[in-house]
Amino acid sequence: MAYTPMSDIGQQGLFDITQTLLQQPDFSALADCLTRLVKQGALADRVNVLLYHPQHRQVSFYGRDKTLTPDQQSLLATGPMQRILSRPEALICPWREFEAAWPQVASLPLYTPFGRYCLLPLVSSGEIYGGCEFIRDSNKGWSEKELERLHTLTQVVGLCAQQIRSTQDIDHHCQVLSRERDDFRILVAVTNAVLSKLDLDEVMQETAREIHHHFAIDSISIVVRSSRKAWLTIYSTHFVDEASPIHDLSEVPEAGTLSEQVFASGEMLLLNLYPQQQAASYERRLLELWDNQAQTLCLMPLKFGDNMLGVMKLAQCGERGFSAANLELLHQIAERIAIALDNALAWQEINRLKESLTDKGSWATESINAGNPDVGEIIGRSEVMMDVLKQVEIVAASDSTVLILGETGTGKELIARAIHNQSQRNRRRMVKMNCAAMPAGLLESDLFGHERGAFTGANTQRIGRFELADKSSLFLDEVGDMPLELQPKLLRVLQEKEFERLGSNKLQTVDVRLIAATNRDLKQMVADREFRNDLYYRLNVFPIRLPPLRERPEDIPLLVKSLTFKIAHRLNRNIDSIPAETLSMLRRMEWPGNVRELENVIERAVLMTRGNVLHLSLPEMLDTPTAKKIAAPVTEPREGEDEYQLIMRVLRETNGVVAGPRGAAQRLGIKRTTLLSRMKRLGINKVES
Ligand SMILES: Nc1ncnc2c1ncn2[C@@H]1O[C@H](COP(=O)(O)OP(=O)(O)OP(=O)(O)O)[C@@H](O)[C@H]1O
Repeated sequence: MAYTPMSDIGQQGLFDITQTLLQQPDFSALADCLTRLVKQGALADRVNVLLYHPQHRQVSFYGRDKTLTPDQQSLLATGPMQRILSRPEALICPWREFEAAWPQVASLPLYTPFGRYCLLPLVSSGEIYGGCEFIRDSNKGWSEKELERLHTLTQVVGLCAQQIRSTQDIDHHCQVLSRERDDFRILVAVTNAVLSKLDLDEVMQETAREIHHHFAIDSISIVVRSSRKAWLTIYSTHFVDEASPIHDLSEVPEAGTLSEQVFASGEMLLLNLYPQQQAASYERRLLELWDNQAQTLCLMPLKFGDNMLGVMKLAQCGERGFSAANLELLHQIAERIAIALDNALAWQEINRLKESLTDKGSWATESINAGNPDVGEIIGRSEVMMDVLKQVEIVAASDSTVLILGETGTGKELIARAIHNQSQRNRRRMVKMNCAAMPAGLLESDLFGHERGAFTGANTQRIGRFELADKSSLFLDEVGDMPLELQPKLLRVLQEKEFERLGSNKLQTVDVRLIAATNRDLKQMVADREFRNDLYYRLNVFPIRLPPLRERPEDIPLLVKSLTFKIAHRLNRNIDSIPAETLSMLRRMEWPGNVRELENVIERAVLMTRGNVLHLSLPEMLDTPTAKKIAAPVTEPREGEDEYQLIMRVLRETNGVVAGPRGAAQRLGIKRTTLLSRMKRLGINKVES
């Protein structure tokens, strides 16, 4: 563009110059343009624009050397600028005077020796905010007219500077606002992810997506302590390919990792990772993923209250994501993730407690044994029972798998509980599972858990009983009813202590002590290929056989007394004595349903009793369902009759009735649920009478 020479400046010329200067987008461009104008008009050889910042007492310099260090900017504020601030008149001097007055300023590389110097103030609303330096290489001074033009030019520059400053202010505010809006957006997105999900894996994937989107960080991981001691679980998302990020779930030993340092210090860690550096396995993976490019890593503690719950690990090639402003925002994100983590962990714990409460409910019985509190309500002083209790004591101290064998109602569950209570694991609740009470299809997910979407209807993730029983004991009742196809998985968890949830290929490691029980002849089942022989041997490490009541009649009076007391108390009755002949009558009976059956008879008697003495008359009892059982003992298989034929015969005899006092389950001496599951297994669903 052709400028009007400054020497012939008239009204039109001033208008053109003003318009040209006003078009300059920033101070550097303004200084360049001004330099060209004054050079053309031979008014000066160099021009600098100075802007004063009172809050920092610094001067920004726009001229030949555009970048100054903060120290140089402060120094510049002590030079001619200071003088003009106190006395807003033109400052004109030769180099000699300039150097003598401000030797340090004169030594700045901006000021090579010159002939003449003129500084004019930039004023707005009566306030000086900078100045224009005009420098002549020659010693020639400025005429009156020339000085007038320099003043006019400085006023125009003042206008332009105002305009640039307000545009820059607006830009700056817009930037601040749009950054605040973006920051707010990501905080809302992360908060939403955190609030809407309880599953840790899902929370992590969603937050990783938001963090990557906002900060362009390449790898985002959350590290938490694993249930395995001294191991870490890492949920990672690597955005190597934008369209399909890699989600990793890994377990690594904690020792020697960077996360270990953050767990210990609770402080953020920011560092560079180079390919030649010795790195822990997670960091090695990062280097591999990005072709051995150096990485910047940022590890932030995830704290909730005083609890260190985990570490957020961010990695990227280069340092662009980790500016001070970004770190501040990432810190706020970490706080939200810590809440999610706390929620997810609490949710897992609640689930565990809920399950164990269910178990507790079914265990709630009155302890009436004044003896060993660990054997609780187990009554029996017969030699055979004392022998059983001795075995319980021996095996409880170990972690061995125990197999409790015995007819229905002999107290297998009580023995299992006594083993658990006397073991090192008794600080946690024993978890219970009846293999016969659950359809085969659901048994697997109940035992091993499942992921969301593992099968139709699996709307949420579920933790299985093996996980719930971690560091505790799992009581598997009716283990003989475990479907053959599930037996290898049970065997594996017993041997390797690991399994996968349904729908997941992530290995779960558990420390569970198994106590199994059955009233079936497992050995025979192995021979009949109904039970895997490897599983049988694995379960049969320490078998305990519970004798039926008919083999220990001496326990009956004690049991009758205790049960009467317990039941009377529960039913709010006051019974304080039992006739001797009642005790001896009960002692003489067979009790095919064992203690459970005796318990039922006593309950009936307590209900019939009016007064303080237990009233139990045989004729009345014979009218009761229990008496029917006594009268008609458990149906035994006929010679050559297999299980299928036996159940079919009994079902026919009971006209297809399964439950209740006249039902087939009662006749067979097994629980209704057990019979139903056996019928299902054998394909019996309809019986013609
Ligand atoms: N020795 C005992 N002392 C006191 N109560 C007992 C004893 N043995 C069993 N019982 C009671 O008898 C009932 C049945 O016991 P339990 O459920 O433990 O038997 P089980 O052998 O596991 O039966 P099933 O094989 O049918 O599951 C329970 O109410 C239990 O409290």
